[in-house]
Amino acid sequence: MLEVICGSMFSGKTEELIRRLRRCRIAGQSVVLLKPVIDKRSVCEVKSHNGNTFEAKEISCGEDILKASENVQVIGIDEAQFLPEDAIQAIIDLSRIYEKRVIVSGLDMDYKGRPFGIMPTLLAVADDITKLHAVCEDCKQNASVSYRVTEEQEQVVIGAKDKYVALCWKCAIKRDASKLGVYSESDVLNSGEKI
Ligand SMILES: Nc1ncnc2c1ncn2[C@@H]1O[C@H](COP(=O)(O)OP(=O)(O)O)[C@@H](O)[C@H]1O
Ligand SMILES: Cc1cn([C@H]2C[C@H](O)[C@@H](COP(=O)(O)O)O2)c(=O)[nH]c1=O
Ligand SMILES: [Zn+2]
Repeated sequence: MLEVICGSMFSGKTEELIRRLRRCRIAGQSVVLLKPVIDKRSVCEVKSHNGNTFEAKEISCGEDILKASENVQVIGIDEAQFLPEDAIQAIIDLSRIYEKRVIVSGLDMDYKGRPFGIMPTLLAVADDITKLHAVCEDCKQNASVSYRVTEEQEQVVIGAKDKYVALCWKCAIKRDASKLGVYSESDVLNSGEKI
């Protein structure tokens, strides 16, 4: 069984992942939580934005995932958008061949609103999908965008409130449509008329 939890930053993905893993523990199942080595914000644990923690092992490829999942019934994976392509097959094998429960959490979109890393593929092959929303910092409606407040252009920039705010599409476009990837260049140039 492959479950995917997706959404913007601050939407509660990590909290939801930890909640599901804790329930498994209560049910007496063996559990492991894995996270990509790229995210150095917390070592040997996953930490949600509201301070919830769960012990975790660091992984960097599909082989690491398979190794860390031996003799475990339930595998949680956080920040899956940072994993390499070979993680896809490992995750599919764990859920379909080894018949384990795999719960993956990650950003569906990057700061420009583009599908992020292996997440679109995992969403396509998942048995169950949960899409969560944060609260838009500007209008307080549901937020889908992890809007980057710095000028950095790389797709991967580790950070939290220092670099990102959760916004709905309308408020993100209002702040600066040129930061988003959903418009063609000419649309961006004329975005003042659109808003
Ligand atoms: N704009 C926001 N919308 C919702 N929750 C927020 C927001 N900003 C901060 N938070 C906090 O973030 C928590 C969710 O954190 P977390 O599970 O780590 O999210 P994610 O993994 O999706 O980034 C919320 O319970 C809340 O305390
Ligand atoms: C949008 C976006 C985010 N990131 C980074 C920023 C954080 O380190 C993680 C997301 O963590 P969360 O638990 O989902 O809050 O991803 C990035 O590198 N690039 C982006 O475009
Ligand atoms: Zn808004």
